[in-house]
Amino acid sequence: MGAHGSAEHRSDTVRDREIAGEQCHLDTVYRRLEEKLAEAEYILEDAAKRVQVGTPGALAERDAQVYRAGAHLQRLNNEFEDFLFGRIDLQRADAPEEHGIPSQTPMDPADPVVAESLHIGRLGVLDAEFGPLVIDWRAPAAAPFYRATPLEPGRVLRRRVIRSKGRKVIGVEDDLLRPDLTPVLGGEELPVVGDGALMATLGRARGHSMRDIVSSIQREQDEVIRAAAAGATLVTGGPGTGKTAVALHRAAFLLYQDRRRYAGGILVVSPTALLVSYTEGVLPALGEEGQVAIRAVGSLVDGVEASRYDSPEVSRIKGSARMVQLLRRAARAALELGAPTELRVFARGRALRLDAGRLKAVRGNVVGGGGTPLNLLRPRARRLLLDALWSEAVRDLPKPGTYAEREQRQEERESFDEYVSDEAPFLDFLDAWWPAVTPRRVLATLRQHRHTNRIARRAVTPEEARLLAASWRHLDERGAGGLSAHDVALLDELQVLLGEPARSKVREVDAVDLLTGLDEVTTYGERAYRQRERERVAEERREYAHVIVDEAQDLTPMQWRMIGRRSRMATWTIVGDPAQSSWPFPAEAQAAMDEVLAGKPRRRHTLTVNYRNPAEIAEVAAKVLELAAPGTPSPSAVRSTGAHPRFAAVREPDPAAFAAAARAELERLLGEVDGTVAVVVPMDRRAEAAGWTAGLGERVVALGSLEAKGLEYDATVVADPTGIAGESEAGLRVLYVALTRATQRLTVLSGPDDLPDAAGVPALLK
Ligand SMILES: Nc1ncnc2c1ncn2[C@@H]1O[C@H](COP(=O)(O)OP(=O)(O)OP(=O)(O)O)[C@@H](O)[C@H]1O
Repeated sequence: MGAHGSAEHRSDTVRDREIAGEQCHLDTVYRRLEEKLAEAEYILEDAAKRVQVGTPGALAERDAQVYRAGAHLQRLNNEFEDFLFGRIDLQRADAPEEHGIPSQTPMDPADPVVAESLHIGRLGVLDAEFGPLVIDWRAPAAAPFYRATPLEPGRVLRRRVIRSKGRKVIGVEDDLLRPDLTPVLGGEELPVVGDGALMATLGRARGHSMRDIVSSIQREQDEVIRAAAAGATLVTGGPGTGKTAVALHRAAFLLYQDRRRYAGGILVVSPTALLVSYTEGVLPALGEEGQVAIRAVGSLVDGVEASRYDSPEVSRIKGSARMVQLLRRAARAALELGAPTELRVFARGRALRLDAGRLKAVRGNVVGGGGTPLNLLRPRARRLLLDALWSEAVRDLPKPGTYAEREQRQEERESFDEYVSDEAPFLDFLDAWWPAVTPRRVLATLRQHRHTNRIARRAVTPEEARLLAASWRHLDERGAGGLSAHDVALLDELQVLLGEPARSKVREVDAVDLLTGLDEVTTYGERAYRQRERERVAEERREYAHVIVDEAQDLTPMQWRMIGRRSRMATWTIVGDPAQSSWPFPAEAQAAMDEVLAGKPRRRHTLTVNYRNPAEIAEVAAKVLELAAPGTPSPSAVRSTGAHPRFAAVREPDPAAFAAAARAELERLLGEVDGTVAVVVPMDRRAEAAGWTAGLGERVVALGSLEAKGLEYDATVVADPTGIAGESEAGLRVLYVALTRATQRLTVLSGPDDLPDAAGVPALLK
């Protein structure tokens, strides 16, 4: 034991010495941070004391300084976990930097001396002489920390991950990137401590919120994070390859690179509100509080929050681009619903009347070739009604012959318009005949199956019309009531078709009339007015500079259209995995995406390593992948735990027995892992599953299959796999999602429909 013991002892002292060295550096960093904090506070106070005098230029300068100091203070005050997390020891450079990134050119093996050591952290910190104490992880100089591999080490001799708690360094983990050399630092051999930081991170218990991965971003991920912003960056990769993590780190990177452009201008679209709350903490941990809008696809329309799920049959109709046609007709029909069929006014000493046929013709003229939002056509409706009434009024009169007669007729016309358009019968008629229509009101009209079927024509089949109507039956006549994420995209589409309703019913002269007079059919003024109106509506709907789509494989054509409307000027990062798609028509979604990206240059990346699931779980998932998306390669699992998934079964069709089995599994798993446990069930068994978890505490959640998207847990029970696979056309892909949520343990619990064979494996998973 002697020799072994002393070797261990020696390595312990080396470790302690290395930790002490890093502690010393961290202390210096914190001292410097405190100085900077004091400085920022001083600048703020000083600025506040100074009176508002000085040249505009000096004031602007001061304001800018105050702003920077304030922002800086806020970031410094953020108590970061692992503020300083990395270090690279580099060989002397013999080649100039490439695009601002230190050269990756291999070095001269004859010169294994560490020429410089760089510390990497969440923010950059300079010492009093402007020397770098810590380099921001997003800076080009930090790239080799993530890019260097033993095959392509570049200048990196050693990479070190530093773990700390508060202000105390508790560990270091090194990778020697040039085992072929004996690198030297300060005249001594470069010590190498620990056995890899990545594995330690991956094995940690999960909580209910996602952690950042700054200290262990891998090379293929780093390439995505730092990819140029222009055009569209498309990233695919299997479950657990870090797509979500990478997408969020990319947002932080873009902010670092061009804050002026991206602050407040990045939108991250997530499939569910659950995934939004799971990922919300990552950007603040990276020092980017409140700079990025992370929204669920069901919350993209202001003031609306999706709270319902549609059945798969209904989802596939609502998500389809066929809905555009249906909604166009629905909007038009909503306008006409209950419209009066006769207009009577008294003017020029007699009753004037427009009958149903006449009104129909006028309506057709108002809409013209279509295209203009219906609510914006109201001024035109008013004008064309007056035209029609006027021709009634002068029907029996001879046409004016002379110039003077024409002048006279024109004057009469003007006073006719003025008089009629102030009369209550006319105003009441206009309100009823061309009412302001809201998107929700239109949806509400589609509750009536007969109505929906009537306007559907070839857009949807009668059966589809029935399903749609049934899905909206709970709405009231104004459209109030819970909506699904699919409905939200429909509301957004309707908003475009309808335009903003006129603000109020104030009965004054229309802006259009002021601009144009009443005599031309369509005037420049009117077009300009409509144009401004359209721009106003568009402005109210935010435009983003960069849009990041997570789980892009699930977006329906209608959702792509909705996101596209917010991103006309944007550059894109789109991450997804077709094999996990719950949308049944990938080609249609692809076409919708192509339309949104409209010729933007695309750069493609593939992530290949599964950091979430141990090999034992990945292996089971791969079998379902082969059924769900034959030929799709499985990402390779980066670690294994030795714990194989368990297959349990309930043989009787007895809900109570199934519940007892599920609960027993959950309790067992709670004992086996330190973190979170989830049970995933078919969507229509969610209420049942909620009962199984009652009283088991906060570590346990019950999820419907579609709710599990993007989330992860230490252990999962996938209950009723056959039920999940049979839920929809995309069921097998949804099951693949469910099977890939666990970081440690998986139990598959099947019912009598899918009993396991002698080896305990249900047929579906063989
Ligand atoms: N380089 C890394 N270092 C440490 N952990 C990582 C790394 N990359 C990914 N992970 C971890 O792996 C897990 C999976 O990552 P993430 O959720 O981003 O994957 P995903 O590709 O979005 O998965 P899915 O397609 O299933 O939604 C997370 O816990 C993440 O923190």
